Amino acid sequence: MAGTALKLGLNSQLPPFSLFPNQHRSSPLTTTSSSLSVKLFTSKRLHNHKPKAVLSTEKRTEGREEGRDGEKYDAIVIGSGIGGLVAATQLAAKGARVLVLEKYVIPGGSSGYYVRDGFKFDVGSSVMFGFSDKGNLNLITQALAAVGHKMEVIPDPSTVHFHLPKQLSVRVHREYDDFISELISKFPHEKQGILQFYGDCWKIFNSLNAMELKSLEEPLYLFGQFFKKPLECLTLAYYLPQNAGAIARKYIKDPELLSFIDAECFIVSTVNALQTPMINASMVLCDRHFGGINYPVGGVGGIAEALANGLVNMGSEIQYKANVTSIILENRKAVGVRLSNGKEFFARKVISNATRWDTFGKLLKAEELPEEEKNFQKSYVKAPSFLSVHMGVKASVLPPDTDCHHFVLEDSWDNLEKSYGSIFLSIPTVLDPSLAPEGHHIFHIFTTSGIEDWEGLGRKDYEQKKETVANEIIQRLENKLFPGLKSSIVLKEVGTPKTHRRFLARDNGTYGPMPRGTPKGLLAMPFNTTAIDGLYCVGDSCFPGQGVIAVAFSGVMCAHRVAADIGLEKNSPVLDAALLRLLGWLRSMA
Ligand SMILES: NC(=O)c1ccc[n+]([C@@H]2O[C@H](COP(=O)([O-])OP(=O)(O)OC[C@H]3O[C@@H](n4cnc5c(N)ncnc54)[C@H](O)[C@@H]3O)[C@@H](O)[C@H]2O)c1
Ligand SMILES: CC(C)=CCC/C(C)=C/C=C/C(C)=C/C=C/C(C)=C/C=C/C=C(C)/C=C/C=C(C)/C=C/C=C(\C)CCC=C(C)C
Repeated sequence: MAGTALKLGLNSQLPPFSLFPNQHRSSPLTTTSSSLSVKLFTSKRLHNHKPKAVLSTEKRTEGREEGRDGEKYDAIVIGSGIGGLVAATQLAAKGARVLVLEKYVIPGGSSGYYVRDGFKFDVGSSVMFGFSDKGNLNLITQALAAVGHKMEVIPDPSTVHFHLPKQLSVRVHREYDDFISELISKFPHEKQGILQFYGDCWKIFNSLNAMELKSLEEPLYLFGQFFKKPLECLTLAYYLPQNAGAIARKYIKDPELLSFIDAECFIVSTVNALQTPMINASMVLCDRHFGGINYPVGGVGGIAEALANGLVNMGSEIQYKANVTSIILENRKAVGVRLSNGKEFFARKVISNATRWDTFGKLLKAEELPEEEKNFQKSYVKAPSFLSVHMGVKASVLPPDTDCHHFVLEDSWDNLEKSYGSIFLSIPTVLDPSLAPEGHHIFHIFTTSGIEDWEGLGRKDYEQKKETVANEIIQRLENKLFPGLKSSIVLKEVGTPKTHRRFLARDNGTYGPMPRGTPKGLLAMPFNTTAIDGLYCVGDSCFPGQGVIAVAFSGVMCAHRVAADIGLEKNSPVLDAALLRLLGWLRSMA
C-alpha cells in the first residue's frame, strides 16, 4: 500500500488545520507521499466476506488496492466528517472492514480544528449536543463508546445568549425551568403559548429519546419499533411532516415572540421556524436542557481524532490526502472509487460523506442525475456558507460572567436571514482556557455569506474585502457587547465561503441543504440509500439535516442499512423493497 503508515493517537502531533488559504502552513505530513495511510492491525476481523467475482478483469485489478487477506473492503467512506466517521466506526464495530478516504490531512471536516500561535480553533460549531451520559440521544458519546473512547467534557451553563432587537436579551439556561421563567418574564401575556409550544417539543423529544435509533430504511427495525413503542412512533410519524413555525402559531400570537422562535430555529437550520422541521427543532430545543451542551476538553477536533483512532484500532483504515475524484460504476452499481492520482479502491459498498451536490454533480458527473436526486434538488437548495473570523483577544475585553455562545441581531428582525444580518459568536475558552495562551480568549465569529459575494475578485481586492467585511462585523460586536474589542485583538484570520469550499470540499462552501419553500417537515429529506445500487450518502444532505448530532444520526442510520445489506445485521429483501418504495413515494408527496 502506498503512503506512510503511522499511528494516530489522541495526543499525536497533527498538522495545523487551516481554513485560510493564504496562511496555510506546510506540515511534515504534506511533504510525504500523496496519500497517507493510517493502519493498526490489532483487532481480528469478526467475519469473512467472499470477494465479488466482478472484480477479476486485468484492467480493474491494475492499481487496485487489495484488502488484507486478499479481500476488498466491505465499505469505502469518502470523507471523514463526523457523518462519515460515525458511519465508518459503527460499521467497523459491527465487524466490517472499512476504508475512509479523506482529502485533507486530518479528520473531521467542518468539525476539525487548527492551531495558530498557541490558539486552538474549532473550524465549525463549538455548540455540542449529544455529549451527555444519559438517554438514547447522546449520539456523540455513543459513537465514541462504540470504538472504546470517552472524552472529558465541560458542561455549559447556558446554550446561547440571544441579543436581539429592542434590547431583548434572552439567556438559554441549561436548566429548562430557568429558561422558561426568563422567557415568560419577557412575554408574560404569552405564558400559556410558551408552555404549550415548548411542551409539544418535549412530547417529540421524549418519543425520540425512548427509541433505539437505527435506520428508518430498515423494515425489521422500523416495524419492531412500532410494535415496541407504538405511541412514540405514532407521535413521530404525526410530527414528521410538520414545521416548528406552524405549531408555534397555533399557540402564540405575539409577533416578537414568534420572531424569537424564528431565531431559535435559525441558529440550527439557517432558516426561520416556518421552514424548520418540528422534529429537528424539538431535538435541539430540548436536548440542550436534557443532556445539556457539553464542550469536549481540548476542543471539538478531538472528537474526530478519537473516532479515527478508534476506527484504526478496530482494524479498519483511514488515508489522508486521498482526494476521491470519481465513483466507479459497473452495470450501474457503485463498486469503488478513483483518486486524483489515478489510484483505485474497490469495496462492496461505497458511502459518500460529500454533499449530495458534490456526490451527484462531481463524483458521478458522467451519470444522468437520478430522478430522486432531481426531486431532492427541487425541494432543497444549498444553504449559504459563512464568513468566519477566528481571533485571539486579550482576556481583559470580556465582562465578568460572559457566556460561551452568543447570537446577535441588533436592529431589525428583517435582517435575521440576510447575509451578514446576524452574528454568531463562540468563546470556547470561557469553558476550556487551555485552548489559548494564558490571559487570552478565542473569539470565533461567523455570519452567513454567499459565495457569489466573493467570486470574480482579484487577489488584492479579495484580501481587502475580507478585511473590510470582517472589520464591520467586529465593530458591530464592539458596539453591542465588547467595548475595546478591536484594540484587544492579538491574532485574526478571516475565512470566506471560498475558504470553506476549498478546505471542506463542499459545493459553494454550503452549510448544508435548505428548503426551497415551506417543506413538509422532514418528509422530503432523503435517507442514506440512493438510486445507484451500492452507493449510500451520509452527512448533512441526508435525513435529518445539518448539525453535528444530526450527521452523527445519519452515520448511525447509514451504518445499520449498509450492515443489513452486507449481512452483518438482519434483513428481509422482500420487506426492504416494499419499504424503500413506500419511502420514495412519501418523499415524492412532500
Ligand atoms: N461553520 C460551521 O459551523 C459549519 C460549516 C459547514 C458545515 N457545518 C456542519 O458540519 C456538519 C457536516 O458534517 P458532515 O459529516 O456532513 O460533513 P463535513 O463537511 O464535515 O465533512 C466532509 C468531509 O469529507 C471530505 N471530502 C469531501 N469530498 C471529498 C472527496 N471527494 N474525497 C475525499 N474527501 C472528501 C472533506 O474534506 C471533509 O473532511 C454539519 O453539521 C454541518 O451543518 C458547520
Ligand atoms: C419512516 C416513517 C415514514 C415514519 C416513521 C415514524 C418514525 C418512527 C420516525 C422516527 C424519526 C426519528 C427517529 C427521527 C430522529 C431525528 C433526529 C435524531 C434528529 C436530530 C436532529 C438534530 C439537529 C437538527 C441538530 C442540529 C444542530 C445544529 C445545526 C447546531 C448548530 C449549531 C450552531 C450553528 C452553533 C450556533 C452557535 C452560536 C449561537 C454561537
